[in-house]
Amino acid sequence: MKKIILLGYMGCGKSTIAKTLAKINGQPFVDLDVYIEKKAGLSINAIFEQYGEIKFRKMEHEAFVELLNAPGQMIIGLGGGTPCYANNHELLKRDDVVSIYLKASIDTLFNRLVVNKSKRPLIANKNEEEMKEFIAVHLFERSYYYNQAQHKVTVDDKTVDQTVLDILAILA
Ligand SMILES: Nc1ncnc2c1ncn2[C@@H]1O[C@H](COP(=O)(O)OP(=O)(O)O)[C@@H](O)[C@H]1O
Ligand SMILES: O=C(O)C1=C[C@@H](OP(=O)(O)O)[C@@H](O)[C@H](O)C1
Ligand SMILES: [Mg+2]
Repeated sequence: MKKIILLGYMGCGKSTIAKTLAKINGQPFVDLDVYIEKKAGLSINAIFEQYGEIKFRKMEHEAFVELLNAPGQMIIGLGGGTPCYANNHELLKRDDVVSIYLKASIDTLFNRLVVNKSKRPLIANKNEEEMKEFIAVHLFERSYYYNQAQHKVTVDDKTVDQTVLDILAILA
């Protein structure tokens, strides 16, 4: 069985959807950020603060490769930036994975992130106006990498269960 990889911008629902999908299809689920935090013994915020983003991206790449090379089936929820560094986007095309881009509009992302930014160092210190502008530009810059996924599911105006059903249809 192929490993299932969920990707997309911060707030698109990777962690939430991966957890629910794992409950339904009974497969183990790993959130890449949580895996990195456990390995480092530090929160994502602390890693950014103490080591900086470049070091985080190296740790993220190593962790992603480790999980891909681990035996067995699993659902992996990536971090929002994972496909955009260290040629990680190439790994999304491997034959032994199914990669799915959870595509959300700027409005959806903004509405979810505005109440949920403290654990996300890239946006934690931005006010609402700055955040909207940042998401718009950043999503545009990152879209090239997200579009390397094998599949795409639009998540706007869908419940968690609806998105999970869309993913199950892809996997069927
Ligand atoms: N329909 C939905 N699907 C997924 N997440 C949703 C939905 N509606 C609200 N959310 C919320 O959006 C937030 C961001 O989700 P999260 O899974 O952390 O995203 P990511 O891991 O992609 O950054 C969470 O607080 C989640 O509860
Ligand atoms: O988009 C990014 O560069 C990041 C997204 C975060 O994950 P989520 O997308 O799960 O918030 C986390 O990996 C880190 O804060 C950097
Ligand atoms: Mg997440």
